[in-house]
Amino acid sequence: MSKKSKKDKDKQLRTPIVSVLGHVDHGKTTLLDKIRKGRVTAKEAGGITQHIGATEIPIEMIKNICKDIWRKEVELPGLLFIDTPGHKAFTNLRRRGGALADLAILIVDINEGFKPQTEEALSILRTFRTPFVVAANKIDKIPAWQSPGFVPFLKSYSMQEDIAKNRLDNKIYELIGKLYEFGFSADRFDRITDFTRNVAIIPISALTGEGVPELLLVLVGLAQRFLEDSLRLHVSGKAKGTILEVKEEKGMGITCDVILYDGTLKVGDRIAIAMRDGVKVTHVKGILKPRPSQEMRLESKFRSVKSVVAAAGVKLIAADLEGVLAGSEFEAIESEKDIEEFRKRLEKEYEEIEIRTDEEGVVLKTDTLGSLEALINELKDAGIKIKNAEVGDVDKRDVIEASANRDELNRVIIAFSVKLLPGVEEEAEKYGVRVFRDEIIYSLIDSFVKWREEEKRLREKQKIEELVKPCKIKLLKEYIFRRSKPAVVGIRVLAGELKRDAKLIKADGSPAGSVRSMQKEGENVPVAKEGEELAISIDGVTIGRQLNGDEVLYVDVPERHARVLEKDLMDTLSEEAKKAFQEFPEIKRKVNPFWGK
Ligand SMILES: Nc1nc2c(ncn2[C@@H]2O[C@H](COP(=O)(O)OP(=O)(O)OP(=O)(O)O)[C@@H](O)[C@H]2O)c(=O)[nH]1
Repeated sequence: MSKKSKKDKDKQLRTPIVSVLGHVDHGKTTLLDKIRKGRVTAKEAGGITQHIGATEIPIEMIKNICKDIWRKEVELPGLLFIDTPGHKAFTNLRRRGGALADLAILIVDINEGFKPQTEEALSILRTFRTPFVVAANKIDKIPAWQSPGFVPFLKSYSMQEDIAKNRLDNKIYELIGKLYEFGFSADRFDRITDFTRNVAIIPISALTGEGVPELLLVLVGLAQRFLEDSLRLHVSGKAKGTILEVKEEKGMGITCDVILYDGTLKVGDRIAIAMRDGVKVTHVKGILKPRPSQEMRLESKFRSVKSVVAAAGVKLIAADLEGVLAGSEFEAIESEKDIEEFRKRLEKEYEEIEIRTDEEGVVLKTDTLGSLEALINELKDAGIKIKNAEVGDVDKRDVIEASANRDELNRVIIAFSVKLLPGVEEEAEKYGVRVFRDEIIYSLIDSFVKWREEEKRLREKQKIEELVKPCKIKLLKEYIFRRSKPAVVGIRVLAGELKRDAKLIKADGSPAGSVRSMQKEGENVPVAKEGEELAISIDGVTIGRQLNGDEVLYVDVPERHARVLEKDLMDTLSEEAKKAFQEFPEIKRKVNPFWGK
């Protein structure tokens, strides 16, 4: 054993931070409640510790929940569950190089399977490289399943009829398949030997508690075995944390709810907080913890402490907290050099994220660095180019930036959990910039992608409509109503469609005027279809001079249009129109030998 790791071994392990992700209604809150309540009363098991924004389940309580299956001792003090479930919390709670959470539970309703937010959660977990387990929830709802109560999954499983077992197995296979599509190799937890290579799926019921013992046991095992080194280093030393929320508290002014993930923080410490445009330095005037619930009758909800050790959720009182954003990082500092290092590190991190942008693309604004990184990843995955990506509310500069795109489909601002500053809407309207705003990543991207597809479709349609397409007509000499100014004559459309204003040419390539109007049965019509007979008026010709009474004429298709037609749109033409189109170059070349070459 090396010297360093021997020294590390003597240090205490800090509490791992666990976050719960999953689709709406798949059971995140119910699971957290179930874990909090435990299997027996809190008193017996040595109760849970309430933190600000988090709940600590001590190892004794976990052992108690897992007592039927607990095998060996662990050093962990417990698990700290982030109380705010969901992606927003996860992406906001971020620290250098990844997510704040050391571990995550991805909860999936086993009966419903993967949903959009499940997929989104998976991409986020992949972005932040967070080890996770899958809790396949609501097994009690599987038809024919008999719930024996708060027991280990394997015990409950062994008591089931074959039909219920088979149903569960099939559902698990479906999950394994889905996870595989996302690049994860997964299996039911009891069939896994190498937890570093395989994602464990633990069937549970957050309602009855079945499987919750194994879920906790696998989490504890993962933390102890695979995170040990990183957890060991963080109990003592420089305090580092993430701001959960900035809140006005009665009698205290502006305070910050924070999660301390590293080191020890003391009252009187100087701290540097990351701001959008630099670093703010202040000092800690007070550290508050919530009072245990039985003490709620006391005047204050909080109790003041002198210091706190990671990992923990606390409320900080400090001077000058205006402008501090949720999701920002902070760090205890001792010297000017520390401040400089903190600043440099933030700048570098920001640059690393921003640098991957394109010359032409949408403008992205988000509320935190974490959500910025997650959205950049999601947009890139969806093949959407990004011109500029920043943390902060949408301002007029963003509108100008978006409007400078050459492609209208990129004149777009994608705004995640941020405000539009005054005047932005008017400015966007003026410059033809669209703003997409949402609080859920997948629906934000979805609405943009749908809009873009629809716009593309409309443009394509318009482009096709604007093209001059091949058409061949024959004058009917028995229906010459007028010889000139304009000539009015009956025709038959031999191929394609004739439109008003179409320029005509003769079979020798010479010009034959243009269609001024078309009439059928006394009514003006804009289009005449193949096979139809009708009367048209033609400007610029005299029948009997430039035109014979039974002449065949073609619509003059411009060279550029002919190219587009030939390349992309031949399948939209009728057989007759195709034939007419094939005759056309020969006719044009009688006048211009290089036509279409
Ligand atoms: N039968 C059964 N119902 C469950 C289970 N877990 C959750 N539910 C129910 O599913 C519904 C949604 O559960 P929640 O815990 O609120 O889900 P959530 O994921 O926190 O939902 P959001 O907070 O809205 O994202 C509630 O009615 C729960 O009672 C379970 O294991 N079995």
